[in-house]
Amino acid sequence: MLISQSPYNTTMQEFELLENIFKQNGSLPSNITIPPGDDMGAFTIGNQTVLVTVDQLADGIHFTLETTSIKRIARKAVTRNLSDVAAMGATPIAAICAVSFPKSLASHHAESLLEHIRQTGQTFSCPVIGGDISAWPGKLLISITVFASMQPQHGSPILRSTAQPNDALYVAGPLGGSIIDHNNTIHHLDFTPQLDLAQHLAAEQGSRRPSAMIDISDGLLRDLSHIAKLSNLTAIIDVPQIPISDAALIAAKTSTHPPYHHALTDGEDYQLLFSAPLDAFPSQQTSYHGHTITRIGSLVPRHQSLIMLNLPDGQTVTPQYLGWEHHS
Ligand SMILES: Nc1ncnc2c1ncn2[C@@H]1O[C@H](COP(=O)(O)OP(=O)(O)OP(=O)(O)O)[C@@H](O)[C@H]1O
Ligand SMILES: Cc1ncc(C[n+]2csc(CCOP(=O)(O)O)c2C)c(N)n1
Ligand SMILES: [Mg+2]
Repeated sequence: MLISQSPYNTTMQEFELLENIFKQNGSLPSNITIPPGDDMGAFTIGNQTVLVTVDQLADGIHFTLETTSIKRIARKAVTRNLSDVAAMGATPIAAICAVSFPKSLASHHAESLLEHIRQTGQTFSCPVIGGDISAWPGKLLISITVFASMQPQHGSPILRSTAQPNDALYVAGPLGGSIIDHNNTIHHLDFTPQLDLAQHLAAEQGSRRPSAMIDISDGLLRDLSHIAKLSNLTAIIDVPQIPISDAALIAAKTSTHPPYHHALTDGEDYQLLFSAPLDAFPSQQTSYHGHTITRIGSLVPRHQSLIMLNLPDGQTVTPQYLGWEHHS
């Protein structure tokens, strides 16, 4: 349930490790314009800004090699990086791809993986320009780095730290059940990164330009907590307004959780979550360049909790379990 403890509270957690890294942000050189903590880092060369992100894809964590086609694995390795590019309102430039193949993997599978990575990059105008290949005793591990930039008409990168008090919160697609196979689609493998939507939003000149944005990889609540914390605000979510995917309804049938729990915490939705003034999208749902933007809550000046949930039964609670967290 939402108010139960995370199962991962006995070992060093991902976010404790990252906090130590973020403490050093203040000592970075002045050409680093986005330090660790956002969906992409950035630096300047002359008057150009270059954004960079890297993501790993590991057998057993992000996919199961035994049950997943090589094509799907290759696609996800690229698209999950492109979701981080979308989160900044940026445009991809090129990718670098490093793969550690299990020694036991047949060479035609290795060849096919590299070819599908190349093709996916091409599909999203993000050509693979280099990489590294090794064979090792471990499981399949893919690491892709993507470079991006802001189109001049899209302004500066959209950060996690710049949401404003009294902004509304919006999400751009249904959430939950990303691991469920529904109508031959498994969302965490087959999603389309929301690059086009992000670029429309970044191009807005008025209140519709997001004040902050993130892509939902670790769960709505976990990723929202980054915006709230970095913007020094408290987020209030109206749970009955959360758009729940069909896959989340299916997931809830075999779990002990209600569908909204899946929508709030499952992760790998790769939908954009952003803040903007209330009048940016004044209806509960707004059709926008082929996407449905749903208003799910608001941000208020910071009080004790980072996130408050208005539950369907009228209770207001502070969630304890926010979503996915790697632990060592
Ligand atoms: N080893 C590291 N050194 C420096 N910064 C790191 C390291 N590992 C992660 N980070 C940074 O910490 C932040 C982690 O935030 P978060 O996990 O939300 O990132 P993300 O890449 O958007 O998410 P995901 O990994 O789920 O795709 C990012 O800014 C990331 O670049
Ligand atoms: C085999 C298998 N087990 C579990 C999951 C679910 N899952 C894996 S990583 C992650 C969060 C994002 O990862 P990261 O923080 O590394 O970006 C989630 C929700 C999956 N897709 N496949
Ligand atoms: Mg991200």
